[in-house]
Amino acid sequence: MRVKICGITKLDQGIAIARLGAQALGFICVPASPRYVSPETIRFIVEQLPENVDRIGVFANTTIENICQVTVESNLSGVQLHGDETPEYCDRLRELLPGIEIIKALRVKTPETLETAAIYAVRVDTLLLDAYHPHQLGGTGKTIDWMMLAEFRPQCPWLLAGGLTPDNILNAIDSAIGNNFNGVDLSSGVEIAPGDKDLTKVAQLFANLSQLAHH
Ligand SMILES: O=C(O)c1ccccc1N[C@@H]1O[C@H](COP(=O)(O)O)[C@@H](O)[C@H]1O
Repeated sequence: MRVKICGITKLDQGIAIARLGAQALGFICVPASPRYVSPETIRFIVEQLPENVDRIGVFANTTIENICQVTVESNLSGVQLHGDETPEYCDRLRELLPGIEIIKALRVKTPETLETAAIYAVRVDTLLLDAYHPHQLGGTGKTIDWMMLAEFRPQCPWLLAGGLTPDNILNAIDSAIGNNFNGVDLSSGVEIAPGDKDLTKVAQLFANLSQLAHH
């Protein structure tokens, strides 16, 4: 199971979370977010991470030029599109960033949102499902109604996000397991404050996930 921990802002926390078992770390490149980190800070952190850890920049409704520039400057291995990016936008990014993982986040408001997944699934590497919030794009701590996911079978790997915590992770995964379910993404559920990760909660998360292997 792929585990991505998002909203990393501090080097020591990034290294500790990678050691605890995260395969991917996320860096918020959305200036309005309290978890925003500059390309210089991201680069400083990623240069000191183990090479096998994915380094994902999270963007929302920005220009393709900005994403390309930050990807190079920060040495990212992937980009997460968390806004209203169109399928054509994803195609263009794919052309300009060969070899970089493209993750399209869908903020799930109703079951109809899940129908749009098919359009993106053939254009991006990974889909990510997050909860819809009327005023915030992400990091909201809101959960998706997991019952909606029973029939979700996209053509590409997908990650579950939105309000996941060490306490609800096993129930969430239970609802999500199906075709191409690839892992989970957590941010505010393992934090002391926005951008300040709680290593005790991250350790608890991995302890709880280890129970999956025993079933
Ligand atoms: O975390 C943010 O501040 C953020 C800002 C803008 C877009 C996305 C953001 N975070 C992403 O939101 C999801 C879910 O977060 P949570 O677990 O509910 O707190 C996650 O993928 C973050 O990458």
